[in-house]
Amino acid sequence: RLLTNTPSSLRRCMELLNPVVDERLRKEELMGKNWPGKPCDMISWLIDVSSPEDRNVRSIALRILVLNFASLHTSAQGFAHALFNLALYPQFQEPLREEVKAVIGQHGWTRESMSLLPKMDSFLKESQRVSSTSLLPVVRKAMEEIIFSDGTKIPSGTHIAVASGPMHFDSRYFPNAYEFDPFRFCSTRKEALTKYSMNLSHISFGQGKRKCPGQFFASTMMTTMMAYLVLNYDMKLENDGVRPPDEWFLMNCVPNRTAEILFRRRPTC
Ligand code: HEM
Repeated sequence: RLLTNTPSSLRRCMELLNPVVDERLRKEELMGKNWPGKPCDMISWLIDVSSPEDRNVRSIALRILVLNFASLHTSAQGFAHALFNLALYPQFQEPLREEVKAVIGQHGWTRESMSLLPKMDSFLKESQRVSSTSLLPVVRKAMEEIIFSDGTKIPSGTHIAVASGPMHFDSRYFPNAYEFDPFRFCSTRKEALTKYSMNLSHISFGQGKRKCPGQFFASTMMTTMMAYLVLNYDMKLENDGVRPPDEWFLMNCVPNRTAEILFRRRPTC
């Protein structure tokens, strides 16, 4: 089940996308590039940046599938890890709930609101730090010889990887690195943002030029789902205080797929 059949996935994706892409290309031909009512979404963006030979459903479908690959298991696994961590430390549910209640009460459920939750933001980052979905989030191949300032030589053609574990659990970068400190990234929103985006040692989304372009989408999505859950449920693990063991697939740390989390509906607030 882990290895899907690429050709049939592509065929299925093309079947689904064909009418949409066809219609958009037709409208563009009739009314020009910025036709009235043109949706502002990934499909339009991909069509816009395509060269003439790539303006077809196969090319668009291939790129949508690559994006699905980059975005789905990463977000799903990151969220499941966070949920296990929240159920493991139920004492942090109330402070998160208070924060969400205050912001939603004032601003409602908007995307803007989701960026006004420094505790939630910090909690999710801390969860990513201790439960990275990939041990080697940044992998590169040297296309030419590289010599670092200390003389370390990377021969052309060598594959190198940056390992998240040794950095995420190094107390020089994260004080008391082995402690789950959910609010370590959130003194103030501004400081939290700077600390996080400037902290080169937190590499769950990569770093530098190729850093994950979906990070803000992923963070907003995970924040929204977690905000909804803390507001509406109390959560705990099947066995109090025992985090279900992770499963490893190559360098990927997959949250346990059979463990259960107990949810108790909270009175409507
Ligand atoms: C929690 C969720 C996510 C995590 C942990 C994550 C992590 C990463 C990492 C580590 C990289 C490689 C960075 C590098 O090589 O330096 C990456 C690349 C990428 N991610 Fe994400 N990602 C997440 C969600 C998403 C989402 C939601 C999308 C799209 C909507 C996305 C799209 C991409 C793309 C297109 C790349 C390749 C960028 C490039 O090579 O220039 N990711 N991601």
